[in-house]
Amino acid sequence: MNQAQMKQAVGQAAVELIRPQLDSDSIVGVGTGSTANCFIDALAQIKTEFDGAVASSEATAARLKSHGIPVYDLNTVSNLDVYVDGADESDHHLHLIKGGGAALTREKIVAAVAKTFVCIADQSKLVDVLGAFPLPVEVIPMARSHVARELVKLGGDPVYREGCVTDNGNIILDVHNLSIVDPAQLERDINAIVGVVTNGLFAARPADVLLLGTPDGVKTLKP
Ligand SMILES: O=C[C@H](O)[C@H](O)[C@H](O)COP(=O)(O)O
Repeated sequence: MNQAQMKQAVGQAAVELIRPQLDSDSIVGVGTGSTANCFIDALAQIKTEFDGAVASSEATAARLKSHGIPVYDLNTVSNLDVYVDGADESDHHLHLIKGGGAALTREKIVAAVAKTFVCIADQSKLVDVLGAFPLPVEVIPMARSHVARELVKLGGDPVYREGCVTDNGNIILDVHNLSIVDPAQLERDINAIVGVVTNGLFAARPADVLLLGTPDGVKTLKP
């Protein structure tokens, strides 16, 4: 099984996992990225079994709508049972790095609202210590240099992601060379820098379950 097939397998597995709890009133939280796209395509096959979705990005909203799945504003939704999304890295506690596709802030908001967060990823994303993948930080544009200097003080090497504007109109700094031994503390420290919208660490709200694609099939990991 190659990487693309593993992504399809975890997308399908996520649909099978959540399907028993769906009914005609259910709204599904949907993430962003190539793995989340596999989930969307699988979810479309059962679109008559739930009401609609909340999207974590404009790209995801467009893909959901292209399948005929209604997309709701999060502010109109009082109850979100499940959120399904990919990740750039996961450790064995299901602390994540996300934001490789610049969707981290809306992803973190939808994840915060959902009762259950199902992460889907191929096995290349599972690591012992987070940080080999540069940590994305969404920043208000005028604060870019200030935030970069503060990130250096925290031990990282921030790099401006050229040409990237988030769905919220902000920029991304990718922080290299971090060895993240305390993800929850670093998530708090970076979010405390004035000008930071949020960072791509999901430690305060980790995933509840990780469906990991491997050549031997999909494995289920829990913290
Ligand atoms: O901003 C993007 C998201 O956090 C994605 O979930 C993450 O980058 C993983 O994307 P992919 O499934 O394409 O590797």
